[in-house]
Amino acid sequence: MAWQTLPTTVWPVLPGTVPVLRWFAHEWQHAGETHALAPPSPPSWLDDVAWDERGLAPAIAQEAGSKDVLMVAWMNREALLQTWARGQAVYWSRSRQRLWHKGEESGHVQTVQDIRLDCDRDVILLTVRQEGQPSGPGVACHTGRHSCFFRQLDGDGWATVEPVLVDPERVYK
Ligand SMILES: N=c1c2ncn([C@@H]3O[C@H](COP(=O)(O)OP(=O)(O)OP(=O)(O)O)[C@@H](O)[C@H]3O)c2ncn1[C@@H]1O[C@H](COP(=O)(O)O)[C@@H](O)[C@H]1O
Ligand SMILES: [Mg+2]
Ligand SMILES: [Zn+2]
Repeated sequence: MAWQTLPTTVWPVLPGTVPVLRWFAHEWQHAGETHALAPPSPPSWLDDVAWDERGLAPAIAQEAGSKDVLMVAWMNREALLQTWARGQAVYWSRSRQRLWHKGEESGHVQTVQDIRLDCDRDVILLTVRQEGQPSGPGVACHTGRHSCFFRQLDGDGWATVEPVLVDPERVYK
């Protein structure tokens, strides 16, 4: 039945439905706000990590594809949660004592493809895509190199075996 053909006796009822709909919309919105304000409980898998006495665990960033080990940094619960939630590596900086979204200054972010925990649950392994150059290998290290592991023990000393790809002066203040 088209609305134009509704019996006239129904018409007085119709305006009443508007406040009801408004009330419903308000409650709906309010319910949404309430839900958003309630602190969500942290995922239980955070408790499965064997955090050290400082609440930290080392995190290795390994490049997808090449399998190169790019860097090792630290995570706390919040860093791991944010890494998982945003899909980009977030570490805990020990010297700055704050969360560190890798690439926040340089733009050299790490897109996370996989997160693993080792056998005794105290080391985190990230598989990442490393940003850093428009083309060619990514730049994980703040010296402008692909990897932080650019020193190789060579006889009686440490030889630098990886080139600087990006001038650190250009990407770091
Ligand atoms: N960018 C890096 C960076 N990239 C890789 N790494 C490695 O990650 C480790 C971080 O673990 P730490 O707990 O030692 O970190 P930290 O002591 O807070 O950092 P530093 O005091 O050593 O800079 C370092 O020891 C390095 O081997 C870096 N460590 C520090 N930085 C600094 O982080 C800042 C932001 O850099 P972007 O995230 O690239 O923008 C800059 O000031 C950088 O100098
Ligand atoms: Mg350091
Ligand atoms: Zn480095």
